[in-house]
Amino acid sequence: MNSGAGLPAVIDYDRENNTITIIDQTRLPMDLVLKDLKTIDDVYLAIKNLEVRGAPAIGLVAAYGLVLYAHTIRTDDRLFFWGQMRGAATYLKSARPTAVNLSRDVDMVMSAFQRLAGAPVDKIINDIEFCTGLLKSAIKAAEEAIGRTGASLLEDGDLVMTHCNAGVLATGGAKGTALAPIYRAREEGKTVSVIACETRPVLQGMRLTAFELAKNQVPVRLITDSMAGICMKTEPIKGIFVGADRITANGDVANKIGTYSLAVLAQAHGIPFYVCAPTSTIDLSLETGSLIPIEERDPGELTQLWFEENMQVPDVTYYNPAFDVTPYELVTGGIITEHGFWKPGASHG
Ligand SMILES: CSC[C@H]1O[C@H](OP(=O)(O)O)[C@H](O)[C@@H]1O
Repeated sequence: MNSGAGLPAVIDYDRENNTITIIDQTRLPMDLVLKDLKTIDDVYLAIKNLEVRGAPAIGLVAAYGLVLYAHTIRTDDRLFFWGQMRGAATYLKSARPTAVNLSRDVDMVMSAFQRLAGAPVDKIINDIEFCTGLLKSAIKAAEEAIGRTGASLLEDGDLVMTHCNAGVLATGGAKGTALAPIYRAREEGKTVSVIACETRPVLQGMRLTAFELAKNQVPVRLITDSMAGICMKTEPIKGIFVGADRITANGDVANKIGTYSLAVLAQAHGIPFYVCAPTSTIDLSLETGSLIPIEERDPGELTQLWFEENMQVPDVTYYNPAFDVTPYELVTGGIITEHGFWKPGASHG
């Protein structure tokens, strides 16, 4: 099955073989590899290791993971079944803490179980499989709506910037969230070009967004994260579009590291900063962003380069200025020289 964005389905569940198939995103952009997940451990590790990633996508794959696991529990003893399922739900939720979709989608499937407590085990499984399938439909419906709203902000020929990957690869749907406006704009006959920030250290922008957009014939230029400022200063950027992993009651947004820096730069340059996310990413149980659990990942991601070989992708343009210019008004107190602070207009001897 295709995702609708020139890619195979990012996540697919085969009931007959009780297998989840994902695109292994750690292999992109070098290789498009489909990977089968056959056990609850496979699902946990796929989420933990970013083989599947993106807030809606990890929620969806975990929900399918519970269906897959439920089929492996050979029992008619509902109490035993429940105990095993609760353990699986807790296990999957522990894979990554920040994206609220993971815990929310797992809890949604478990609450479907609760409603069916008195039913035979195989009926329970059929019904949670059905409601998990609804999850994918809900993601696609949200993407379409987000795309329409976002595209209404865009005109033909606009240039936008994005960070990390909040496209199809991040949702398991058909348009993604932050990229949905760009895909929708194209459906409306408006060509929007994209500047994609590489997004160190895991490089979702370089490896996934540039790849996904180029595969969909969307003009995309890759930059390093440190180039975002000079691009905002010198390019006619209409807006910055990012996704979200968790949004709290006061509107604070947790998203990929570097998003906050872009927001500060965008404000400094008077560029609109748009966050695109389904309401399932809004967590009203947390008052402010300071309460969001922030995932700490292996420092090896900082020091271990993802690939030795070149990750250049056809149809992506690259911008690689070696320097940028900081205006004096942002420099504190003047230039510290061997003669103390030097300020413009003063002699420097
Ligand atoms: C619509 S996906 C939201 C969000 O998830 C990504 O994080 P990760 O690649 O670590 O799963 C990124 O923050 C996206 O913006």
